[in-house]
Amino acid sequence: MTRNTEQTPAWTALKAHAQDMKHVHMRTLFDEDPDRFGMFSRRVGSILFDFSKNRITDTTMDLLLALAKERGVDEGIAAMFAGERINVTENRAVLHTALRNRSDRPVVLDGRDVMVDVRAVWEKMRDFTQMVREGVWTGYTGKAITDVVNIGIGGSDLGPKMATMALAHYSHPRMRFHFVSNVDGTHLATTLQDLSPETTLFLVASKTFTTQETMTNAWSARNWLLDHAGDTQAVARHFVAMSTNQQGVQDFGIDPDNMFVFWDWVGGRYSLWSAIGLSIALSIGMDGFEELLQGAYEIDEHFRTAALVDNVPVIMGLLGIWYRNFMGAQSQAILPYDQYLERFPAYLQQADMESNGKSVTREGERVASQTGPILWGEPGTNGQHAFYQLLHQGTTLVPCDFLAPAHSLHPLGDHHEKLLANFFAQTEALMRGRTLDEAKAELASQGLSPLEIEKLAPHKVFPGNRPSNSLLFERLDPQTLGSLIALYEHKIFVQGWIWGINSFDQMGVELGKELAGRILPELVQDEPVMVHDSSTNGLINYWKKLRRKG
Ligand SMILES: O=P(O)(O)OC[C@H]1O[C@](O)(CO)[C@@H](O)[C@@H]1O
Repeated sequence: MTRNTEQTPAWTALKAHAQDMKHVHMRTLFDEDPDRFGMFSRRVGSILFDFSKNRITDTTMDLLLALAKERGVDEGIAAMFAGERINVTENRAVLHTALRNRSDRPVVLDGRDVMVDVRAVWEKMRDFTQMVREGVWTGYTGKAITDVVNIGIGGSDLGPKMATMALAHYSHPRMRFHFVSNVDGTHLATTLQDLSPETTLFLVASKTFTTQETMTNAWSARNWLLDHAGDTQAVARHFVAMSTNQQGVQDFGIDPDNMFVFWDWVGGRYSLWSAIGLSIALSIGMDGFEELLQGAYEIDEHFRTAALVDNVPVIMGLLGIWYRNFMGAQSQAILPYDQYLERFPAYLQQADMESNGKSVTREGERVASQTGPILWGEPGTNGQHAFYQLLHQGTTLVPCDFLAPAHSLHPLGDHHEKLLANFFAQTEALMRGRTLDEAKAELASQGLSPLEIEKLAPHKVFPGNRPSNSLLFERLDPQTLGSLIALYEHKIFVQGWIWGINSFDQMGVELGKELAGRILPELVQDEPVMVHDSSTNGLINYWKKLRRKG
């Protein structure tokens, strides 16, 4: 593998090809090739992936696939699944795929099959979730649990929260699920205000068990419980932990029996498959959780074995690179046409931006190309009435991923047909656009005068040629959700590997944490703070004045 992506022949060829493609409109590509959809779509499990509405030709795909080969994507995939320490800065293996390995294949790390430990945790999760769901596990007054509060942040919150919301249709009828992440006391206080300590179960989710926000919320939740229960014995009935830090959990006072372990080879943002997914398993049951794992496993198998040309996460990753590095796109929109996937864009924000928001290569050199895009999005059709104006007529190129189920979980009149009509229409409108002549013809058909037509027509022009992928699946069930998440995880892997960065550390979140740690003691002193720059000093001292005023 050559050292830098930009030095590969494929990269150079793609740069030249991008110049040619700037003058090509997707309309023409569709008009010229009636089988474009057949050529540029793939099926994986129950998911249809249509990437025909991209600014690509056979040549584009050939060059992108050549780039993947030159950058050793095949070898990278094999290295990850084999447990090589590809998280080079932390010297760790990256084995979230082992957490959903539904085969008998061992996954050996340091001479030990990690599947032995993984299966033991599955068993423990099954026993525990069964007891809670059946009301056998009770609170300190003997009542069944009605409310589960997951306390965690980042990967210990976003994944479980997104999945629990996405699969709420399959949730246990007695239990409600809450997620507290923000250290802003409002989050915990407003969550607890409607809950009864007698029937509330707290899940403290933290890989490190040192994260300030999570530990602060967990201690406050513990105090809330003890204010009502009076006796520390109650903690064992109401607190469980999911962590890699046994000592930290013990120091907090959580019964070791109530601890669900995972391992340092599970990255925080890849941890919903581990014990961190306990809230999901409590909500949909362990069978449902295993279906989620199964869906991800099927994508893992596809990713591991499919030829690059048919490999959906590889294609997704390459298309992202095409726009980011050769077409100047800075962001990527995720647009689920499924209300249950409301938090999917927020979840992917961490997955993608914490993984690939890097500017140094694995070898420690400054990258020469752009890396991870800004991810954002909202469910359709809400987004259509908010930011799609910019997608259609703005000056910025935003590649979009559209996701939708064929069947609604709540069939209601013709709602679903209307939802999907919008889904299909948006991808078509983005691709085709509307020419000046078409705009004029339409205005003329509305009876406008030639003068009015001249004035209005430019505003009615849609440039089109705006790329989108469509992911159409049967229905949103645990297995499909597992597959969708895994597709994106592997897309992120492919991009990080090609850019030559380490997608599995997150050192960019450290500096702010360190400075907050230094500032916290300064906030309790009365005297003005002078040790920072004038802005930071000014803000802190102004806040102190406001605090004194009360
Ligand atoms: O699970 P922990 O250790 O509390 O960490 C929470 C989150 O903090 C981060 O380390 C940084 O935001 C994430 O990667 C992680 O998901």
